[in-house]
Amino acid sequence: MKFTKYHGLGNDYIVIHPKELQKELTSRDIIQICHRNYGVGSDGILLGPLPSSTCDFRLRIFNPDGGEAEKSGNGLRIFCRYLFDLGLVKNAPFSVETLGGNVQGQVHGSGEMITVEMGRVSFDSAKIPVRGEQREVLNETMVVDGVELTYCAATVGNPHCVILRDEIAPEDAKRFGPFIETDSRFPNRTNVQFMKVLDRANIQLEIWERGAGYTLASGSSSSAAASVAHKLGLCDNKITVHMPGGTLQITIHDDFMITLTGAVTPVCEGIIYQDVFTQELQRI
Ligand SMILES: N[C@@H](CCC[C@H](N)C(=O)O)C(=O)O
Repeated sequence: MKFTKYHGLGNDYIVIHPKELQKELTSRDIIQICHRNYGVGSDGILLGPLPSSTCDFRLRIFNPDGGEAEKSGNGLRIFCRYLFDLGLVKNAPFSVETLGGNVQGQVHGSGEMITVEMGRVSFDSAKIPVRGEQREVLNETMVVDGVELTYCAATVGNPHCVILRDEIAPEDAKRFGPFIETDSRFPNRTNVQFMKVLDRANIQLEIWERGAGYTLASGSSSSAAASVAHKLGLCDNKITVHMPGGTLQITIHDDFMITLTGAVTPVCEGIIYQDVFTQELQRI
């Protein structure tokens, strides 16, 4: 099976063209391909371009745990670059259908920078979803591993839980992320961001991704966290998001419509051998 690999700020994805598949990818196949020792290794798989009745293209996004994600900011930016590299799009905007809604992508210049109109961020508990009475989930508290944390929740098609702190480190995401991801408040589980507000135009994030674990960057996380910072009145509407893997530019428009811009880098292409799928299932 042929694949192409890209990364967006160290958030790496394997792109598989549907024509490469003789049968549906199973969760087991996805776990094996994404495994960093027993497979190719990646933060997820992008399956497309698939036919769409509402958009120019359709994309399916899979997490390394074998689950399917509704949306991915870096995944979408990488998919835009993949379409550009295949010659299927040029510099004009085009539309992509995802499980988390339709988005618009645009490739700039010769492909180094990609913009995605991510759709609208909502803080509504019913949409995210977060259990309990319907409300905007802002500045609530939870006790995790013995520590009280203040959080806001948001959706940009996929669920996010943003924790505001004066100082953040990778250890915060790695220690608290697994507990928050699977907390019973979040029936669909959640992505988790630890956010430090640097000034009115800059935030810093450490990220624990649902179904993937600690990652160096995330586009939907950046969209959600920047929206929380703006909603709380801590930042203006143009925000640079600093992550261990690099920076993304977020613009928050009226009604919390989000534009996301950043770099994508092609890594390699190759062939996945059948042996990857027939070996014992790797869960470590
Ligand atoms: N890396 C992504 C997010 C991928 C999906 C996420 N793990 C989920 O399950 O929602 C991004 O850049 O947004």
